[in-house]
Amino acid sequence: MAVSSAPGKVYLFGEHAVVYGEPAVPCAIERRATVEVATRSDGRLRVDAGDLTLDGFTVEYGGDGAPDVDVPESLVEAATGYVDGAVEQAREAADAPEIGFDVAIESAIPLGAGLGSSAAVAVAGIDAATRELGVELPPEELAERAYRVEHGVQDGEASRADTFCSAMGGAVRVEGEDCRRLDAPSLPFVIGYDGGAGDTGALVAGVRELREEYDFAADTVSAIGDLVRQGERALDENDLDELGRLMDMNHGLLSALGVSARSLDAMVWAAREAGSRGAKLTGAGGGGCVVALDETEATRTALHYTPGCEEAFRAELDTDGVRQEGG
Ligand SMILES: Nc1ncnc2c1ncn2[C@@H]1O[C@H](COP(=O)(O)OP(=O)(O)OP(=O)(O)O)[C@@H](O)[C@H]1O
Ligand SMILES: C[C@@](O)(CCO)CC(=O)[O-]
Ligand SMILES: [Mg+2]
Repeated sequence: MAVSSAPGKVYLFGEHAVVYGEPAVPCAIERRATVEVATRSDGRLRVDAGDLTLDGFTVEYGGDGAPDVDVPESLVEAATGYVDGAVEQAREAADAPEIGFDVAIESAIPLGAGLGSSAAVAVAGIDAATRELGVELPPEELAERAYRVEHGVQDGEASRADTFCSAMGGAVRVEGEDCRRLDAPSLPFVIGYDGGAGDTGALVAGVRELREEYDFAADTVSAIGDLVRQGERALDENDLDELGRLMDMNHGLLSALGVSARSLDAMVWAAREAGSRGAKLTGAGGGGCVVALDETEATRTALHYTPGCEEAFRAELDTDGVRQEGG
């Protein structure tokens, strides 16, 4: 048996635009997905994922075909795509195409909420499954393989940002294939969560359509890239006021691209009115989480009383990426 964990993330800047080659700066946070893997000789895959929206289910499939669960197959496929992809990558990396696995996932990262649960599950899953097969992959290769998983599930449109950040930990900068760690200070992140989720694939597809239809939507994507470059300078100087201002603008540009939601806007405004340096949605959007910068308790308290905000919490930068758990 092998157990690995990997962190979720917030985007300081640059989600969505990063899919089109602009830079982005995601930061790993101390909320992890933990994946436990054991091989089985019958070639089947058994996934125990209590957090999935199918209200906690166990599904066993492979070899002879259909999953033996009592829900529509399409739902199961959508929910298990990242785990399937991770298992496929591990089989390939270890040159063990026929091997079966028991997989159990426990995660403190809400699903589909912009905190990178999919990347964390893919990275930790590939690490645990390859180690179980006696193969130790460097974090850069885990990131690349997990990226292929996201790319597959998100219909060929994904960046390396979430997976690189989850594998390496800390703050990172991703621009196309150029992925590197940043020497960033720990920032006072406060997260507001509306209890909901967005469909990453559909939201990414929506931005692509806008970009194709309107030149000014393509310009908006480039403007996010300019904003990120400006943000990197603010990060170098540890200028929290400037970082906050740029986060506010980043949220506006994401809103223009149609990926915000009423609940996200409400939480962003609550954070701003409480005196945070700035606030924006994080990740794919459509519902889920906002991230604000505030070293005081004011934003968390204000979010706590904001209708539509289910949970507000502080998130510490996690300097650890993927890691082995247990003995
Ligand atoms: N605890 C878990 N157990 C099993 N699968 C999970 C778990 N957490 C996430 N996943 C997989 O990841 C999917 C959610 O990924 P999605 O990319 O839509 O959202 P996210 O990664 O949480 O947010 P974002 O990509 O915006 O940061 C789930 O549908 C499921 O397939
Ligand atoms: C929306 C997006 O930019 C981030 C999702 O967390 C998609 C991606 O980078 O693959
Ligand atoms: Mg994701």
